[in-house]
Amino acid sequence: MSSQKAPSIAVRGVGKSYSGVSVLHDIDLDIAPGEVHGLVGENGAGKSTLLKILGGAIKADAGGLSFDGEQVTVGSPRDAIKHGISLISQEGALVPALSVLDNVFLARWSHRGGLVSARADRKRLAGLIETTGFTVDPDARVDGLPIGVQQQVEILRSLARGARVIAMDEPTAVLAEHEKENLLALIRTLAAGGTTIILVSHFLEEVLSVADRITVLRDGALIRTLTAGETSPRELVGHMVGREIDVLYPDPQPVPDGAPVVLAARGLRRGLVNGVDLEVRAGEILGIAGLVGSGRTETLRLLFGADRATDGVVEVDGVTLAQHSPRTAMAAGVALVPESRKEQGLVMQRSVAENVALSSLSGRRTGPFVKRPAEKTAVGEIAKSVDIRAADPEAPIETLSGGNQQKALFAKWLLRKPKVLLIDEPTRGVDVAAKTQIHHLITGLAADGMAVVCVSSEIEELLALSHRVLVLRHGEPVGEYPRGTSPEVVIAAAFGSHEGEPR
Ligand SMILES: Nc1ncnc2c1ncn2[C@@H]1O[C@H](COP(=O)(O)OP(=O)(O)OP(=O)(O)O)[C@@H](O)[C@H]1O
Repeated sequence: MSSQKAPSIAVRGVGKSYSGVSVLHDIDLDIAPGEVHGLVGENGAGKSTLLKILGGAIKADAGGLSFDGEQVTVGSPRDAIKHGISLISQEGALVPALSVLDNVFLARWSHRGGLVSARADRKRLAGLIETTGFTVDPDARVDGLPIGVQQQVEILRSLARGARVIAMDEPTAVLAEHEKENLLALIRTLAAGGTTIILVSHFLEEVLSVADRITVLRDGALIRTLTAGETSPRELVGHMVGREIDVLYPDPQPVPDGAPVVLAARGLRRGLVNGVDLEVRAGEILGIAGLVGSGRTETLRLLFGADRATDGVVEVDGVTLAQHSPRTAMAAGVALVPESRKEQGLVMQRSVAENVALSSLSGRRTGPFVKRPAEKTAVGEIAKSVDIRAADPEAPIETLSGGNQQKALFAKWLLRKPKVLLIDEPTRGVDVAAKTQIHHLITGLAADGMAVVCVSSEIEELLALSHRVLVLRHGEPVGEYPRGTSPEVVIAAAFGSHEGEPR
């Protein structure tokens, strides 16, 4: 699909520091034309930094790049485009108020004009949409599109620019199961057509299935490059953390007999959500599964009062939450860890400590956030329990790696010691080792008596973590499954093709 053949890439001695702290050092890496090259490592290992250097989003302090043996300077995204490199970052790089069509051909406006080219662009986009199999409306405004579709727009833009090297930073983290498969198939097609793909992902099975070779980074250093067919998740994890670790999920403790119902919802309705009933007891973890658009996040928002239900009630300890809003929910001991760390959870310009402390303080308080020593200790303990790794704890949270931002979001709500914890996608963007830590944390909180409701697109994770999994389809509960149910049964229920009898 690319107009020119991809170059062979040689990265030599690349390094990067922030305020004197080295986050990437002396990276030597060769990538062959048309190769799918996986990049794995723990949160903060330097994967995004390396991709951003390749994509011209940041400048390396040391070393250089050559393409087909010739040194190239990629000092800006413009340089990268010129050399046929396209970066699809975690942050996204679309203009929200513009249409899909305008975003895809953004950089071309200065070179072309008039109706003829507009028509040609439209035709070209239709062709690309057909080849990729995406379902995107060219005239839709980008800010109204789900994040997975926005990513498709970025891929379309890369292809429209004739990218020969596409670097993708955790592209499947925002996708549902079948969308992931489609994207992996597209990656294979692109590579077969000669495009080089560099893929960062925490899903090791996925990287193993699609990549030719995989490079492991640890603490800013390149540890190994392995052939995908000759390695395993276990070996990769060993290199990632520098030791053999057990990445098995912990089992939740059984819910004690007679444990009281802490959270109940009866007949919840609003928009997509159409009659959700649920009960969660003290010490119990209820998973909510469903496809994108099944009403999972919306149900959590109704439970929290972020949206007010048009019908139905939410009860905590048997008492109906009147005037249900986040304020009344929090007063009753309910906390929500939202899906989007940027839009709903974190103040990006503030430090980890300030962000973690923020939730425990009244909204009216101004000035420095972390004052009381007891609070400082609590913040420190929680940040440690979820293993937030920041080079400088006082630095703004936007300078943390994506996975560490996710952990900070989680920590923020734990300081409130809620009675009911609602969690949306708790391990998105989190590395395998940190994922088990978060699982231990959640099962530990439940063992201490918290009632937990957890939404996750990863069915296996949900089945491992929860006592029961409630499946939603088109906003309605369609079944409830105990631990030990096979993921296929739950997926079939989510799709509406029942294979197993729900309990
Ligand atoms: N602008 C910045 N200022 C200071 N430090 C930064 C900045 N950007 C990144 N870092 C630090 O560089 C290190 C590497 O971050 P990077 O985002 O490359 O990690 P990653 O491997 O992609 O992690 P993740 O899996 O969590 O996305 C981290 O310690 C991060 O805090």
